[in-house]
Amino acid sequence: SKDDDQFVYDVGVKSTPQFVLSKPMRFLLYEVNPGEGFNLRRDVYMRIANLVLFLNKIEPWTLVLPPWDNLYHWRSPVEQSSLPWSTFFDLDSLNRHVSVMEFHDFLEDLGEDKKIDEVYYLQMYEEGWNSGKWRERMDIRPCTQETYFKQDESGHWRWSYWGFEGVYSTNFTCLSIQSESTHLVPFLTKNTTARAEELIHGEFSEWSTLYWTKEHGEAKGGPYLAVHLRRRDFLRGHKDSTPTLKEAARQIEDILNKLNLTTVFIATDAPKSEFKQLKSYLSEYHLKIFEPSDDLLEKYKDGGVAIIDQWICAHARYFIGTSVSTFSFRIHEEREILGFDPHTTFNRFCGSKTGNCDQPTKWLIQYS
Ligand SMILES: C[C@@H]1O[C@H](OP(=O)(O)OP(=O)(O)OC[C@H]2O[C@@H](n3cnc4c(=O)[nH]c(N)nc43)[C@H](O)[C@@H]2O)[C@@H](O)[C@H](O)[C@@H]1O
Repeated sequence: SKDDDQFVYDVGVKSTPQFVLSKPMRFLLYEVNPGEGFNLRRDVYMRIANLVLFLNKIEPWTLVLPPWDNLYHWRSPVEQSSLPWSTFFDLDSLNRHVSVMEFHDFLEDLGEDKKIDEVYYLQMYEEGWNSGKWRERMDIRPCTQETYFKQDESGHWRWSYWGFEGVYSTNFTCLSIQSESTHLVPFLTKNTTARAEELIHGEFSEWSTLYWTKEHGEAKGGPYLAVHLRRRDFLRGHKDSTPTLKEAARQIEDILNKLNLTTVFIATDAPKSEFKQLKSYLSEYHLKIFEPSDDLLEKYKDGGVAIIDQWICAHARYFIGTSVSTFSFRIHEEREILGFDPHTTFNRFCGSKTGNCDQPTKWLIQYS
């Protein structure tokens, strides 16, 4: 609402019930490639949230959160469409970093006319890096791929919008981009309209500022080894770095013996038959998995069950993840925040091929 020269906003989040600004609020909405999983999306969120943090140094922006809608990896029969972020995350906490709001609240504020002013579809340059060298650039270009946005007879650009009907835009543009997200700040603040709600599609590089008080080595963890064993599409996409079940069992046994432990918690997306096979290779040890009851699954959905798996891994004495899996990366992050010795955290399975098995980069918190 407008009050003389000031704009008063109520974003509907408890910790910041209302704030007063001298400029109108702008809104940034984004989406990620449809096949991407939960943790990859959490990574993208962090990048976009940091972009919004930078935008707020110039003018007030709120980040509109894209609903979670039947993700490719969610296989349970429970209903998991158009889920708000509050299903999995504490919005008050998110709101402490940058101002955020759920998409359905944003639509409610828009009223009857569910018009998003501008949509930018981020794409790679058709010609690649050009000269093989990385340089920051962005240009409006013809779309290079199928975008799923369709223009109707009245010129409105429509897309599924996670199952929310009637949303449209009058401007749709493809933007070739090779850039860090900070470089979108001048574009978004100068080249787009004064009161715009943008949709950005894509991924950006990441940076963040963190402040913590815990020290490394404080956390010891429960008397079990935890592993994240990513299977399914990784068996095709990351063949060389994903071990066979037999090889994974060998590596698990090796660490259990080194640590003098007998219990291992397995977080995995493997089908039951593969877990049974793994169990048969490790019959002398206690293998544990988290199996939700029907009620728990209904309540927390596949996303929440995955978070429980991650949380159990985060509290183990020692952790081994899967190479390049963002699911494993989030466990690294949790353990680092909890204060584990990095040697117990930044480990991954080696593939079946002998040779190169670099361990994950240690992304350590810098204590001040
Ligand atoms: C190859 C790429 O891999 C990327 O996956 P990656 O980084 O591992 O990690 P995520 O982005 O989380 O996607 C993997 C999804 O698979 C399920 N999943 C994987 N491991 C486990 C587990 O241990 N426990 C439970 N409960 N669920 C698991 C879960 O739904 C998770 O969000 C994808 O985001 C990309 O779309 C693409 O598929």
